[in-house]
Amino acid sequence: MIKALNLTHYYNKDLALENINLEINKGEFICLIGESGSGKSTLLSLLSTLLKPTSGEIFFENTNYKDIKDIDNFRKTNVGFIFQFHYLINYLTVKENIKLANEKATNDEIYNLLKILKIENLLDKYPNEISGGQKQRVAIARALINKPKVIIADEPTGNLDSKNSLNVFEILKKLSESGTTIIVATHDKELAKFANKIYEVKDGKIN
Ligand SMILES: Nc1ncnc2c1ncn2[C@@H]1O[C@H](COP(=O)(O)OP(=O)(O)OP(=O)(O)O)[C@@H](O)[C@H]1O
Repeated sequence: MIKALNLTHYYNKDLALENINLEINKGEFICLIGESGSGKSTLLSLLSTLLKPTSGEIFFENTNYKDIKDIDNFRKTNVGFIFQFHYLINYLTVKENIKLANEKATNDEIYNLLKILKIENLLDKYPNEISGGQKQRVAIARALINKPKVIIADEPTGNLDSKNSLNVFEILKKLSESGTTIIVATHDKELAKFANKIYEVKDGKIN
C-alpha cells in the first residue's frame, strides 16, 4: 500500500534519514522504535507527505507522491494524524473539535465513532472537563472521522499513563484488524509488541 524506495532526508546539510526502504501492506500495524533523534518523526513526516524527501520515492497504492496534484486534499482524505499532544481546541466541545476535521460529519457519525471509543458520553464536554486518556481518544476520533486508509501516530501515548497507553494501542490494533493501516512511532518497546512489524530506526537508518 505504501512503498518507500531509497529515502534520504537532509535538514539543510544535516543527514536525518539515509536510504530507507519500506513496504507497508494494507491493514498492517507498523511500529517505529528508536532513540530520540534517530529519525522516526522525519520518516513519519515523509510517509504522510508532510515533508518531501531530499531523494528517493514514495508510492501510495502505486501512485508516486510526486504525481499527486492536490497533496493537501490527498492527505486530508487518506491520512489521519495522532500526536503526543492532542491539540484539541479548548473553547470547542468534543463534538465541535471532531467536526473541525470534517465539517460534513453528521451527529450520528460522530456519536457512533465516539461509542466505539467508549467516550460517547463526552460529546458536549469541553477538553478541560475530561481526562488525558479521554482527550487522546477524542484525538483518535478526530483522526478517524474522515475514514482514512492510513493512521500516522507520533508518540501517541507519550503523555499518558500505562493503562491509557495500553488502551490507545488496543484501539489502534483493532483499527488495523478492520483494515486501516497503522504506522506508529514510540519509545515504548512493550507497546511496540502490538505491531505486526517493528522497525528500529538508528542514526537515520533501518537495519
Ligand atoms: N525541522 C528540523 N530542522 C532541522 N533538523 C531537524 C528538524 N527535525 C528534526 N531534525 C533533526 O533530524 C534528526 C532526526 O529527528 P527526528 O525528529 O526525526 O527524530 P525522532 O526519532 O523522531 O526523535 P524523537 O523521538 O525525539 O521525537 C535529529 O538529528 C533532529 O535534530
